[in-house]
Amino acid sequence: MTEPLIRIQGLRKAYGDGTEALKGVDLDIRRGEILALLGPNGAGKTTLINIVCGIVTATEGQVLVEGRNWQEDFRRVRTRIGLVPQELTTDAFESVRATVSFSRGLFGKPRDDAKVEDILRRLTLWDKRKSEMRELSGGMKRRVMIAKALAHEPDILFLDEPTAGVDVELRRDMWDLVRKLRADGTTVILTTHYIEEAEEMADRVGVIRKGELVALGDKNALMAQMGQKTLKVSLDQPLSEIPAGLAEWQLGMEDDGHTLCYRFDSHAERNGIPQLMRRLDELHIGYRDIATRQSSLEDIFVSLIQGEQAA
Ligand SMILES: Nc1ncnc2c1ncn2[C@@H]1O[C@H](COP(=O)(O)OP(=O)(O)OP(=O)(O)O)[C@@H](O)[C@H]1O
Repeated sequence: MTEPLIRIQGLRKAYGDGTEALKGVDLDIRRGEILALLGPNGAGKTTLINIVCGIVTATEGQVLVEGRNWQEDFRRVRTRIGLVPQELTTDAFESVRATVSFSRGLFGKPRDDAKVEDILRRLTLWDKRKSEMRELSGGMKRRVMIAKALAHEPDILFLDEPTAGVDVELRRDMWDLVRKLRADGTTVILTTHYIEEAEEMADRVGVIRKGELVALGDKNALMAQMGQKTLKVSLDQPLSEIPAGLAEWQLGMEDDGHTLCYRFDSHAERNGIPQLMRRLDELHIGYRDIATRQSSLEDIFVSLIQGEQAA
C-alpha cells in the first residue's frame, strides 16, 4: 500500500460557541484521485477542507502531507495546495488576468505571464482576460476562482461546492475541466451537494454526517456493496392499501397504488422475490410488468443521512 498523499488523523473541531463541527475524522487521500465529500448542510465538509488548507485550526488531531505534519512545514505545504472556496472572493474592478496573476504572487511565485496565459486558456478565460470581474457571469467568475487557485501551480486542489448555482451545461464543462486536471496529475478533493456530480466524477466518495465520516469507499464498490435493488411491480388494478398478506415484504406503493415497490439486498442468498410473486398470484393480484433497478448513489446517500432527523 503506497503512502497516502494526505493523512487526516483524529480530526476534531469545536468552534468557540461549542458547535462540534468535526468529531474525530480519519481520512487518507490518495495521490492523483478525485475524492468527493458528500454531506448535508452543516455536516462539517467546509470545516474539514478549511483545516487541511490551514484556514481553520483543529481542536485535536493532525494532518500529514507525505508523512510530515504539515503545521510544522506550513509554508512549503501550503504552496502545494490550491483552494477554491465556496464564496466568490474577487475584486470587482480587477481584470481577470490581474486577479490570477496576483494570486500567484501571494504564494511567493515569480511573475510568469506564460503560465498565467496557459491557465487562462485551459479554463477558456483567455478571451476574457481584460474583462473586469464585475462584468463576468456567475459561471465565469467561478472559473476565475479555479484559475486563481491554480495560479501558483499546486498539485492538490480543494474545491468547495464548485458548481453551486451553476447551470447544467457549465457544470458539465466544470466536470471536464476537473477531469483534465486529474489527468495532468492533480489530486482533487471536492465537496458537493449534487450526488450526480460525485457519481460522474469521483474515484472515491466519502459521506460526512454530523461531523463524522459515515462512509468512505471506491465509488463503484460503495454502490455495489451498499446498493440495494428495487423491484417494481406494475399492477393491473390499483390498490388502495397494501394487503395484510404482503406485510412480510414491507412493500412501498407508488403511482397512486398502481405500482408496488420491494427493496431487496441483491447479494442475499434468498431475496424473497419468487415467494412474493407466488403470493401475488395467490391473492389474485394481477400485474403487467416487473422491473428491477440498482439503487443509485443517491439512494445510498439518503439512507446514510436518514438518521439525521431521528438522531
Ligand atoms: N466559524 C464558525 N463558528 C461557529 N460555528 C461554525 C463556524 N463555521 C461553521 N460552523 C458550524 O459548524 C458546523 C459545520 O459547518 P460546515 O460549514 O463545516 O458544514 P458543511 O458541511 O460545509 O455545510 P454546507 O454544505 O452548508 O457548506 C455547522 O453546524 C456550522 O454552523
